[in-house]
Amino acid sequence: MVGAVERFDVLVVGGGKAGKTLAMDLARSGATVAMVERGMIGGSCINVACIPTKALVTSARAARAVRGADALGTVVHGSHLDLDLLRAHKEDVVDGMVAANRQQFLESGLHLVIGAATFVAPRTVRVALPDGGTRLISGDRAVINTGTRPYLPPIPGLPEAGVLTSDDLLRLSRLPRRLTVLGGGTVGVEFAQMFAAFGSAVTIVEGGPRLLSREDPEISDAVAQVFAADGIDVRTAVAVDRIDRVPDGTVRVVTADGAAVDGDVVLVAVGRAPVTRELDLPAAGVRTGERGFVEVDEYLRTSAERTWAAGDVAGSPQFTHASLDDYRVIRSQFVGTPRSTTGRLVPYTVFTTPELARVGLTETEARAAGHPVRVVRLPVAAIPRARTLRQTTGMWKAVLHRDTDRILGVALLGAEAGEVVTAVQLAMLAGMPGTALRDAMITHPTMAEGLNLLFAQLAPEPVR
Ligand SMILES: Cc1cc2nc3c(=O)[nH]c(=O)nc-3n(C[C@H](O)[C@H](O)[C@H](O)COP(=O)(O)OP(=O)(O)OC[C@H]3O[C@@H](n4cnc5c(N)ncnc54)[C@H](O)[C@@H]3O)c2cc1C
Ligand SMILES: NC(=O)c1ccc[n+]([C@@H]2O[C@H](COP(=O)([O-])OP(=O)(O)OC[C@H]3O[C@@H](n4cnc5c(N)ncnc54)[C@H](O)[C@@H]3O)[C@@H](O)[C@H]2O)c1
Repeated sequence: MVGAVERFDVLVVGGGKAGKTLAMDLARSGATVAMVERGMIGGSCINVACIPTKALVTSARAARAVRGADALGTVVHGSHLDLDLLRAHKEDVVDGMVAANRQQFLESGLHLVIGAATFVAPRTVRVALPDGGTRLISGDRAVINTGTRPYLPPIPGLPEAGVLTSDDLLRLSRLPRRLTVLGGGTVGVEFAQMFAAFGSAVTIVEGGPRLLSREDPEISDAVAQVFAADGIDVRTAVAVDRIDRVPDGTVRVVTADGAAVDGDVVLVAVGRAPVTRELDLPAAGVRTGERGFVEVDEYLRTSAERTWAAGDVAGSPQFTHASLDDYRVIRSQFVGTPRSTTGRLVPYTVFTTPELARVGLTETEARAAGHPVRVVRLPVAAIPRARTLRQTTGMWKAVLHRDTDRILGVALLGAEAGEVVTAVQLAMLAGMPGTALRDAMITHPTMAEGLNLLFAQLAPEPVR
């Protein structure tokens, strides 16, 4: 039976990064806030995405470190992978963060409703509760933050072949001897490399011409070289015709040229689809685009009055920090000093080993935008800290405005690149030219010190 409508100042549908942060923030400042969450306390990042994968990347790096330990003077005998311990490590990290989120929800005073929401009217949802009951919840304002799910492409045979998604593979019930990864994007490369480090024989089947297609070709090539050195079979520009499960349990990916890639497990990592279909958004007056993402303007306003969308579902860049920034954009409208998503600098790090960290424009994008471009590059082996770490693989690349030395973007492939990139991002936000990083005194020996070397290639002041 459905009770009366419960009314709140704010209704948040889906507790992803933007939604939960906004809900807690507004609740702390005295608003009545209901957040409806289907079941993942803390959203996908901490449950099935960033956090568990990065916990496993740490394990993969530990495995690599053990293999390379003799070069550092420690000879290790008899190491092996223990899947139970590996899973326990990942679950401990995830459980700790879920518990911390639950506690923060409680302390903030937000009203958490566990159940699946469907719109029945503008800013009003019916919630299907786990016990079979139903609640009707309405907000004076509503925010949709329901995220995405793995996209399954319409490849013949795929539904019957028992392929896995990142959610499935993270459960780690067994280590596949042969893993085929469909898609050489961010999810694909991170999983491929970690499973290769755990001992699986990994093949990547990528439809496009190269791995990590949003990068400059030389960066994709550098990543491909790392993968080749790790023994990963990377096949690019491959069209998949069908996927079959053959009688011995092998999952066979058959490509258009008739070749077969056999695996015990196929991970499908070809992008993500928005969680919108089951929300009945037309009932809320919220329009979606062709691919199902919620249509929003630069203030993340939907087509419905006093209704916003945030994070992946709103078509924002698919990163947790972008979703967090969406929270800031929406909050700014509630406090009367609106900011928009226009012109945001969206950095990201691909957690391969070594990491690939990016901010700003690629060289390809900068040229396409008509900027007069200057490019400087640095082999990571030139950075003293890389030598002491014995992690000399990689290259750094910076794209600058030729006339002003304004930094347009960087791609850093190398150890600790995800940490170093923030220094460049802050310089870009502050409007500092590349020469400022050339001339800044940076701690020696750190990876960040490489910024001195990278930008040293810009013209020095002439000696008079
Ligand atoms: C394997 C993987 C690794 C990743 N690693 C990184 C990384 O290292 N760094 C990074 O920045 N990004 C990473 N990402 C991307 C990042 O996870 C997403 O961009 C981010 O989690 C999106 O958050 P969100 O706020 O859009 O919503 P989500 O965190 O996806 O939350 C949406 C929530 O809505 C709930 N929900 C859905 N439908 C309903 C409904 N009808 N009723 C109630 N609740 C509902 C869901 O249960 C979920 O909790 C990764 C993604 C994947 C798949
Ligand atoms: N470290 C991080 O920040 C991180 C990690 C994982 C995921 N993410 C986010 O999650 C998003 C989704 O990741 P993803 O890897 O699923 O998507 P993606 O868009 O990054 O990559 C998908 C890849 O699959 C390929 N592809 C598409 N159809 C194919 C087909 N039929 N056969 C073979 N290849 C095909 C595409 O060419 C592309 O290279 C990313 O874009 C990223 O924003 C971020």
